[in-house]
Amino acid sequence: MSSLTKFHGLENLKNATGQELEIALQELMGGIKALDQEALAGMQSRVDAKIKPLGSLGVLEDIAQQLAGIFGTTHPKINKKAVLLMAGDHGVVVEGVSAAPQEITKQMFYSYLNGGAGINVLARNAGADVISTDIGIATPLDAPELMAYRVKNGTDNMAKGPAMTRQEAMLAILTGARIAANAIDSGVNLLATGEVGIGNTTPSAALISVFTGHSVEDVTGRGTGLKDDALINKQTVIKCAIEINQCNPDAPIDTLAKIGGLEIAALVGAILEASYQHVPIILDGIISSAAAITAAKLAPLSTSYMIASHSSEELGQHLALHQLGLKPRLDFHMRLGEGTGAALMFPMVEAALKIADEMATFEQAAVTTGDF
Ligand SMILES: O=C(O)c1ccc[n+]([C@@H]2O[C@H](COP(=O)([O-])O)[C@@H](O)[C@H]2O)c1
Ligand SMILES: Cc1cc2nc[nH]c2cc1C
Repeated sequence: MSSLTKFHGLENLKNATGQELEIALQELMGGIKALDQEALAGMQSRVDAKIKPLGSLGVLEDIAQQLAGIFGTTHPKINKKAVLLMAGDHGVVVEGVSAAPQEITKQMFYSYLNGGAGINVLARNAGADVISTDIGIATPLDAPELMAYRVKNGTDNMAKGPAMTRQEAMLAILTGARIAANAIDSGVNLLATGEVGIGNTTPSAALISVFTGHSVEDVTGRGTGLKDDALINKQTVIKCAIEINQCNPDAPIDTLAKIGGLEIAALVGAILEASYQHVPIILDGIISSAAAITAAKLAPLSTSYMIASHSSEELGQHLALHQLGLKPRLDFHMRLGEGTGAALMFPMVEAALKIADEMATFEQAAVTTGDF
């Protein structure tokens, strides 16, 4: 478990030197372990004994096994659920890559705090909290305490140079990890990723293109709703950013710094911390998937802690999930972000454990067993 005073060896993230951040990040990445195979197999035996043909509950059975492997017990329990919603702005919006104006990031952030946004409704529906963090909104918020975790006032324009320095990217990763650790300290043991950030499908597509090797055209979508000409411009901007920054897929922190985003980096950290602390984390749309693919580059074992949710309208998300060995589980044609698709998955994960806990066995129900 993390302690609130010392976090991966650091007393205070904001005052840490670059070298201290590097060491803390190494500790986080290196501390992620493989799943408990014995617990996983034990869960499969439990589920196999239920009154149904073998494997007939499909993905629910996979999720039950995964949770057993993550928690290291054949009887995992979900105590508390939360969506970690990271907010950040993007300098690249000056290139006309989004249909929406930048100020919406801040306006939506207040909506999350007030409880009236899509994610608030869907999280409430699932009995989950929404933990909203300003990791890099461009302009000041009403109260300084709301900006306590802000790393920078939005990224720089990645089409003209690096979006962030390596130090800023590491600070954003570790801040996201800290937020996940705080949630876990408060009893949360099922997390979901969420975000808001006008322009953030652009760095997400850029990261997915570099890390998967798929073309920019294949991974770039319309985001908030770009028309045809603007979509072509967005693709040109992404190609230019990848080229000007000389991105190397084998240098994931540098790549994230150059063509990523603050909220994406914070989600990378949240995924790594969840994995480090043996907590499952549900992924949302293309932005979460870009964070997940970056986390997997940094710590391949973190993929075992991820649960895919919906299939975003942004095709890049499918390609990123495919590279992670994951499949979208819900086909709802959603593209809102915020963690809305991930929140829909909370009840599915809970249902998987209810099967293990509440369904009768062949023996209990006196149902004839056979080769099925
Ligand atoms: O989650 C997704 O797959 C998704 C797809 C399209 C748009 N979004 C949301 O819309 C914003 C980014 O869109 P854009 O066009 O500004 O890059 C950002 O706030 C995201 O939360 C999210
Ligand atoms: C209104 C609006 C809400 C959002 N939520 C996440 N991204 C968003 C983008 C827009 C434009």
